[in-house]
Amino acid sequence: MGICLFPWTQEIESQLSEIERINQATSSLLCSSPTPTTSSLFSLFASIAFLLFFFLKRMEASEEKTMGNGKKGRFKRICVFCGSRSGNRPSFSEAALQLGKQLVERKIDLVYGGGSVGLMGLVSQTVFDGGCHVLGVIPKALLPHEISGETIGEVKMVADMHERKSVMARHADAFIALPGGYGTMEELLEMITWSQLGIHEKPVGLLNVDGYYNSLLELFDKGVEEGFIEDGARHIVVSSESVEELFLKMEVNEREKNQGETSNLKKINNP
Ligand SMILES: CC(C)=CCNc1ncnc2c1ncn2[C@@H]1O[C@H](COP(=O)(O)O)[C@@H](O)[C@H]1O
Repeated sequence: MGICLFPWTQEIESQLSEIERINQATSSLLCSSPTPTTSSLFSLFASIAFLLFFFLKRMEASEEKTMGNGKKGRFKRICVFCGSRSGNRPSFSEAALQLGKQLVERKIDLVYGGGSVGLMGLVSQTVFDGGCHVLGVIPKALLPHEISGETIGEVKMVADMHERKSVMARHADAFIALPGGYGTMEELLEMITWSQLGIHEKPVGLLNVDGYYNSLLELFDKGVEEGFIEDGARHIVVSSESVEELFLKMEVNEREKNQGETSNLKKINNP
């Protein structure tokens, strides 16, 4: 592993001179203190506190994965659910390509349902061509070429649709659904339900291309209104019409969760 020492050395040097400045300031402030011991003890504590603050900040920064292009992301591998067809609007395919490119830009690997049909093929090919890892999880019954097309990247064959979903969920640290049919909706809803039940705490994002999912989101609101969905649980899924904004929303959610804010899930489980 290569370590670049130069920027660190410079940074540490500047922190040390800052500590020295604090030492001098605290010593002069306390020169009228009862004993010199109190003054030096105070300055020692100030230095330790400063150092501690500096290292905590450093740890927080390194926790975020910094991309070559300066973008920061918290996700290493995202599971994408999307149509095995391309849909009627060109915007659906454009969104699938955009999502693939965004994953590559952010150096995020892909987990998906395997195969190259429809939007699934567009996302997976883009991510694969961009040099990120692609894991396709496909049930034995869907493996034949005439059903799912070419397989892309690493392929994991599973017994059935149930195993596929749990394998996909296990291998990803977030989920994004693009427009799709029953299969996509079922996968999306299952991940939302698993989050609600505390089976996972991974973010679930919905790419609402051209408002495709407006009526589904309205149905979720209706579920809250009619008392079938908890208010907090309504926010398990975050949605946006743009890929960039969706990533931002999911990252903010994740950061808040990691910073110890009570997640919606915890609010539901421990009201
Ligand atoms: C029999 C048939 C239509 C096969 C199409 N070929 C498929 N190959 C791989 N995964 C699929 C296929 N159809 C559905 N899926 C799964 O269901 C989702 C897409 O279903 P849909 O097109 O939205 O509803 C995908 O995320 C994928 O996990």
